[in-house]
Amino acid sequence: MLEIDEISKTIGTKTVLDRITLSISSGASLAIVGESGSGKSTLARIVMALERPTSGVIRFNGIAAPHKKTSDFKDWYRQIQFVFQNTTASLDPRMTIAQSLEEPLTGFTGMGKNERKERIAEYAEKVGLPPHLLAERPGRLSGGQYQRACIAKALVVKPKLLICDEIVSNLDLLHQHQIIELLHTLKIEQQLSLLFITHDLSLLAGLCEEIAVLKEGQLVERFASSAIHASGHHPYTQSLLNAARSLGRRASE
Ligand SMILES: Nc1ncnc2c1ncn2[C@@H]1O[C@H](COP(=O)(O)OP(=O)(O)OP(=O)(O)O)[C@@H](O)[C@H]1O
Repeated sequence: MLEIDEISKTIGTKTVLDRITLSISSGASLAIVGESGSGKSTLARIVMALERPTSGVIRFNGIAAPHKKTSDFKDWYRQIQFVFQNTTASLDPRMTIAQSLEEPLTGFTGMGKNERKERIAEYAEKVGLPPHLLAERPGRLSGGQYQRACIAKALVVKPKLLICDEIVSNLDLLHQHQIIELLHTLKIEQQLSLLFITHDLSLLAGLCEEIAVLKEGQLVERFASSAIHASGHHPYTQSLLNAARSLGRRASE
């Protein structure tokens, strides 16, 4: 479904991504893991067609990512949606949550007013956002509720692929767990594919079938998540696994 084909990105003299090749088949999910600065967000922006690669091609169901200025970027965004880290910049502070959720429906679909209203209520419920919050502005929401609203905004247009870039990094452990559980449920219910980006390997249990590890713009290794505890990983992957284990230990103490 998604092909990331030999993607490179150079910014100034720095090679931020170096010939990355990855793929996700329909209904499957891939995690991209790496330390800060390894190029994860740059790759996500390229997949979302928000940024052009220096070389290489992104294809979705065989169609190459559009240039942002062409009209077919609307089709791209109907199929590929994204949620970013909770920076409180994802939702317009002047709009109510309902208005924010309506925006992609107005922009990317030909749905009428009533149909849009129904779809908004349906997705607020799916993500566990109490209906009365739809009339509120984002400033009134807790961190967890804010991320639920962002997920609802991404999913109202029923995309096939959801890109999540560090979406639980700013949440406490309980809310991290709840959002991961929610993604897991939505993934099964909506037959949604996920591209889940994180620096924290401990978040991935059961969520993604495969894990790709990036280090300084290079793909270090890719493995089935069922092999996460196997021996023989690349030393960099092993150091990320050790960090995740010691974080897990501290959280359970
Ligand atoms: N617009 C830009 N100008 C200059 N350097 C950039 C730009 N965008 C990204 N970089 C550099 O590219 C590298 C990869 O950045 P990127 O944000 O993709 O990494 P990341 O793995 O997502 O990190 P983080 O987890 O901190 O977001 C970093 O060294 C960053 O400084």
